[in-house]
Amino acid sequence: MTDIGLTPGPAAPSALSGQTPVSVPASGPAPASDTADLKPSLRRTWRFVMRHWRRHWGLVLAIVLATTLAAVLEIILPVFAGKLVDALSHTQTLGRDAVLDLALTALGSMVGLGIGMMVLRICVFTGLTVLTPRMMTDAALETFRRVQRLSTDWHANTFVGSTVRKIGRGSWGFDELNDAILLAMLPSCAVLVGAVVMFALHWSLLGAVVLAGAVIYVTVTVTLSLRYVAPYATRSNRWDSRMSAVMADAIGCNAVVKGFGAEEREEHRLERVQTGWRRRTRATWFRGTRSALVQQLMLVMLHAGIVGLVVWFWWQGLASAGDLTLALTAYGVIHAHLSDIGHHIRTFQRAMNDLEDMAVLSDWPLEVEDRAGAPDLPRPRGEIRFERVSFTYPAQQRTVYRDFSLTIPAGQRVGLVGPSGSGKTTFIKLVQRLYDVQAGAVLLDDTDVRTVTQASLRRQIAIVQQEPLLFHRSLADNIRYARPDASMAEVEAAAALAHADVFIRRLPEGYATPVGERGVKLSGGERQRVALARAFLADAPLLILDEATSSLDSESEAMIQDAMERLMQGRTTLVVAHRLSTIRSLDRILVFDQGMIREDGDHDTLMRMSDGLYRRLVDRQNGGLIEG
Ligand SMILES: Nc1ncnc2c1ncn2[C@@H]1O[C@H](COP(=O)(O)OP(=O)(O)OP(=O)(O)O)[C@@H](O)[C@H]1O
Repeated sequence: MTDIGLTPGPAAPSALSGQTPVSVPASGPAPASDTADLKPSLRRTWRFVMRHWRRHWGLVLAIVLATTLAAVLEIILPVFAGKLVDALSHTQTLGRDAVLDLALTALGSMVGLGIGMMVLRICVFTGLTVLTPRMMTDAALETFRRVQRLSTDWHANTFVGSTVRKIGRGSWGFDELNDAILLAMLPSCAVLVGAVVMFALHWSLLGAVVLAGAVIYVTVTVTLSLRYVAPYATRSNRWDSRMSAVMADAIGCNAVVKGFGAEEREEHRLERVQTGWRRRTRATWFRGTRSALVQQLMLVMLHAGIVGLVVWFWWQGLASAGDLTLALTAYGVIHAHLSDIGHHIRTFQRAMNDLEDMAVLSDWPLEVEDRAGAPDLPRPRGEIRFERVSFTYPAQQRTVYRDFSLTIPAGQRVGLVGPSGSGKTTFIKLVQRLYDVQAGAVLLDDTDVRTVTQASLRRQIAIVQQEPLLFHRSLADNIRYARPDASMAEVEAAAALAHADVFIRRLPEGYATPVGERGVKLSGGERQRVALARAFLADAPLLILDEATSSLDSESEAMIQDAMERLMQGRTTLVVAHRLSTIRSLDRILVFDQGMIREDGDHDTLMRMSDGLYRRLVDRQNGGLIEG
């Protein structure tokens, strides 16, 4: 497989909520599948499909019954065609009136059966038009629900575009699968079984030939589809997801691409993936064509066998002209179904390939899960306690915290400082329970964060991220995200407290202004103020401020500083500080170093420690930025 370096690098540890910073992924190591430890398999996909069918079992059963009944009628039809021919060939022995009676009865029965089949098929189609869209949306919603709750690491390591593509392709997979199984394979199987029984009742030898022919044909077709074509289709799908990922990545980072004039580079990158996709898709299609040829060959042999046998029976005086008609008409029906079975098995196999990534996503372990029956966390006073915590990131060797204990009293405003990689962001992630600790406990007031629901825990924590992410929605909706039931007056009041109303009112559409994807239409300072307004509206007892590293103009900075001071009042606050000047006035400063608290005190106390780390950091501070 060509190495085109599509895998994003290791999880980016900087953002508090675990959001991957927007960046152009570097070319590098071979693409590791984001589903590396949870492989797609036929069994997993089938279990996933059955789970969704079971949810609508009544409707599925009705469709199965109607389809089977229609197939039974279809195979009875040739019996009356044979009776009609037999009646017409006995004109001289039975007399014209009796023949007419028999012929009309046979014809009437054929018309009746035809109408019955039509009505049943309409019922099947109506059932499917209700069932399939419901299954498609249910499955997409279920997978979306799962993906939203997957770990921060999973999100950091996965391309958004490819995940969206997998969900979309999977839900259309249900459309193909329902058509292939309920509308096609099931009636074909019913017709085949019916035909074997019918032939066996007339001539047991012919029944045996049809049975053997059908079994060989279906076995070879299924084997070819699932073993010869499907593995290639899986590879082709993987490259299809990569194409979406590459496009989404480049379009999402368009500002960076433009900034470096790298449009052509991104186009070449897409072309390289397209070449990989083309190669695999061509191989899949070639294999599909070859297996279709084998199927056609088997059908020709079966046809020759059946017709030859019936002609031989007729030659021996064992079959009438009507029997011959019955056999030939029935073969026509079987032939249509058998040649369609090949096509339907290929559709089935394609649908299963389309569904397999979705099945993997919906089975992916959550890592951090709510305990069964976990209650909501009531509003805490705001004490944070780490009790002998040990923590290592999943699949990492290096331990971040070992036997780490710390208490932050309710209402205290605390600055977290320390060199890059010293454990500040991890501390905050553990408070939010984005990861579970391996030993010890993280407590809010006296409640272990693992014993309450994650959603209720995180509702008690307001966060202003380093690079606030905004939804591609209006400013009002973005602020209201903290409390969806807030009135417009409350939204405006929060914006005023955050000094955001100043710029919002100047916009032609005011609070209704859409902010662009991830808030690109706003400046960094404006995005910060919208995020602060969101935090004011959330009114949570715990506050986390991840200070922006990018420098803002002094007016913006003063406004943000003022808003932050106000926001901190009466809340336990953790400030991840990148600029030491902003944390001088906090109640307490914790200096992290290699997963330990090296120094603990207010600014003046720490500055008095002549060889202290904090003091060294302050001394090294050039232009206001801490160097890591
Ligand atoms: N998602 C992750 N997976 C694996 N290791 C991680 C992850 N996030 C952080 N780490 C590692 O854990 C250690 C502590 O990282 P952390 O992000 O807490 O540091 P930090 O003090 O916040 O650094 P910075 O100031 O650069 O943001 C580092 O060695 C880092 O490489």
